[in-house]
Parts: sequence; structure tokens; C-alpha cells
Amino acid sequence: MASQRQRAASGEEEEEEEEDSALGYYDDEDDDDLEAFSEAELGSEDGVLRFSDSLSGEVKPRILLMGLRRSGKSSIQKVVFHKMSPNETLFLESTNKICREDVSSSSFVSFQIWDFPGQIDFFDPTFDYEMIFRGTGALIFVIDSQDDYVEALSRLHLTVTRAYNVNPDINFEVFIHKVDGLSDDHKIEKQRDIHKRANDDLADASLERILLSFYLTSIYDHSIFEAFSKVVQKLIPQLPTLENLLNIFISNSGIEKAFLFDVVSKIYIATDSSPVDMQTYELSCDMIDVVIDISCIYGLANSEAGSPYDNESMAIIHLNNTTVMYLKEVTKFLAMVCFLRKESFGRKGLIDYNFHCFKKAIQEVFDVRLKVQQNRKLLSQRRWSKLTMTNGGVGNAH
Ligand SMILES: Nc1nc2c(ncn2[C@@H]2O[C@H](COP(=O)(O)OP(=O)(O)OP(=O)(O)O)[C@@H](O)[C@H]2O)c(=O)[nH]1
Repeated sequence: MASQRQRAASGEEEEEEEEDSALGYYDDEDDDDLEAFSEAELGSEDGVLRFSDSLSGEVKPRILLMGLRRSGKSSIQKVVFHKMSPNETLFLESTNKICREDVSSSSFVSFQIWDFPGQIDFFDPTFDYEMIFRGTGALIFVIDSQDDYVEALSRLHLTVTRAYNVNPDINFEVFIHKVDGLSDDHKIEKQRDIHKRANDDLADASLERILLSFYLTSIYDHSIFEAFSKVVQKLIPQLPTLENLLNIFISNSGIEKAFLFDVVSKIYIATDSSPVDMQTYELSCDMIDVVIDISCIYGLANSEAGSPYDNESMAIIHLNNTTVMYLKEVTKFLAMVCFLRKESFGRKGLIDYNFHCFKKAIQEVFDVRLKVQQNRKLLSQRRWSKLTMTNGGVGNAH
């Protein structure tokens, strides 16, 4: 019953299911989708924006994780979205099916991650790669920097050119991964070499218009979260508005830097336009961890199951260099982390007032988004029922 309602609600979901069976991938998130649907439909919590409404009619951007075997694709997914500790990834088994994961049930960022097995020949004629690339927002190609990368580069070239022919709007992101084993000089040298070779290959094929972005990553530090943040940010249509709001907020509050974080994944979905330095980012991640850990241990009454993060969540940390870190809840999934001087923190009342205005503005941005999503949902519902009528499958749509 629920699944019939779900299907009727969105033609796109139906399309996805068709894709699922065509590709034979593993998806352990179906039940979560149903839960998310009933929650969204019933409007479970007043005043909480349903950013994670998985059946909103919006086509969720797809992020593909590709690369050679053992390059680290599954580890990246597990560490960023499942809080797996990096050491545990040593025991991960090789992926032998495409694994799809919906990153929308527990966090703000709403997309699907498809983890491809390294050995798969997705250019096999029986494999419908066009269908895969058509709905893709970003393609992350993982290259193991500790290994010989000649084969990886030719695979990257093949993948990118095929994908570009199907969908020129895909963002191509190259993770030069496992850089934890390399010295700083070596890292830069590898990046330069990979960058040059990959772009030369494209130039030789007269495909200079394909833009590749490169990131040095490792699951053993924050670089993987930072890189993923940038990949995800490119898929958020409201990003310029969010950045603008943050700029206005910090300039009126005497704040030096502000990040808007997705609490669950620790991906920052926006920051003001001043440059990001890795240390501030790492400190912000640590602060979120501290808040969640302390809340889990001491904040939940009678160790009941509940959310360690709610609208009361906030934290202030004074660093020994006269900097203050200030964390405040923005929505159920988002937190703002600010860096400011001790003197500026004296005007906390003003900061809190500005924050209140910022929060309201964010709410408005997402109200608009919600409306757009609802309209799309209606449209796709109509399209879907028309389609089922013409195919004589009216029964399925009800
Ligand atoms: N040193 C280091 N090792 C890593 C890093 N990321 C992953 N690994 C290791 O690389 C090995 C392979 O990782 P997987 O995530 O299974 O690789 P995969 O690309 O998913 O492999 P397939 O499923 O076979 O395609 C594991 O032993 C990980 O612990 C990293 O950033 N640094």
C-alpha cells in the first residue's frame, strides 16, 4: 500500500526503480525511503523544514564514485557518510555490485551516491551507461596516489569522455587519494603531474572544454570531508544566496569566518566569501564532534533514544589565541560555526539578533525551494498518470 502510494507520488521514482532493475545494483535504503515518505506526507514536526523529503518531486542529484579497484571508493563513502573509522576500512571487502545510497534521510544534503565496483566494465554494450550518466550531477574519479596511476589516467579519460557525450553538465571531480603516505612536496608534484597528463589527454582528443577539478584527499584527515563539501556545494542551486546571506551576517556582526555545516556528514554546504583555511575547517569539525558527543553522553535524559542535536544546541569555545568559536543550531540538520575575536564576542546580543535574522532568511530560501519542489512533484504526478493512462496501466497509478 505504502509502496503503491510512493509510486503514484512520483513518476521519477518509478523511473529510478526501472533503472535499478536494469542495472542490478544493491540498494538497502528502500525502507528508509518509505519512512521518509510517510514522515514527509504526514508533516511530522511543525516548524521543521523537510529538507530531506525524498519524494519531493525533485530529481536528486546523483554522485558517482568511480575509479580502479582498491582505489578507496567504498572507504570514502563509509568514512564520510557512515562515520566509519579510517582504520576499519582496511577490512572492507571489494565491492562487486553497484551500491546506491540515498544521502537524504538523515541530513540536509540530498543526493544519491553510487559506488561502482572497480572491476566493472560499464562500457559493456549490455550495460546502460547512458541511463547512469543522464541523471548524474557529479562524477568523482578516485585515483590511488600511492599506486602507479597510468592505468587510472586512461580509465579516467575513457570515463570522462563517455560521460561528457551523454551529459555535458556533469561536474568532473578527480580525487587524488591516499595522499597521507606522501610528503607535502610529493603531494604537489603528483597533483601537478596528474593534472597535466589528464588535461593533455583531453587536449589530444580536442576536448579541452571538459573541465576537471582536482583534490588531494585522504580518509585519515579532514581533506576528504573538505573535498566532498566542495563537490556537494556545486550541486546546491541556492549556494550563491547562502553565501550572500553569510557575507551579510558576518560583516554586520564582527565575525571573521562562518560555516554552514550539515551536522551529520560534517560537509559544509556554504561559507562566506573569505578564503577557507584547513585549520578553521578542522576545528569546526572537531567542535561539532564535541557538541554531539557531549550531548549524547550527558544531554539525553535517561539515555532515551533522541536526537543529540536540537534547537537548544549551541556551544562557545574560547581558544588560547583570543579567538572565540561559536556554534548555533540553524535547522534540524544545519549548524552555523563562527570564528570571531574575543572583543567582538562582547557584542553577543547583536550577534544573536543578526543570527535570528539570518535564520529567518534561510527559512525563506528553503520555503521557496519547498514550493518549487511541490510544483515539480505535482507536475511529475500528472505526467506519470498521463503516461499510465496511455499505457492502459491506470490501476498502477491509484
Ligand atoms: N593510506 C590510505 N589508505 C586508504 C585510504 N582510503 C582507502 N584506503 C585503503 O584502500 C583499500 C581499498 O579501499 P576500498 O574502499 O575497499 O577500495 P574500493 O575502491 O572501494 O575497491 P573496490 O571495491 O575493489 O572497487 C582499503 O584497505 C582502505 O583501507 C586513504 O585515504 N589512505
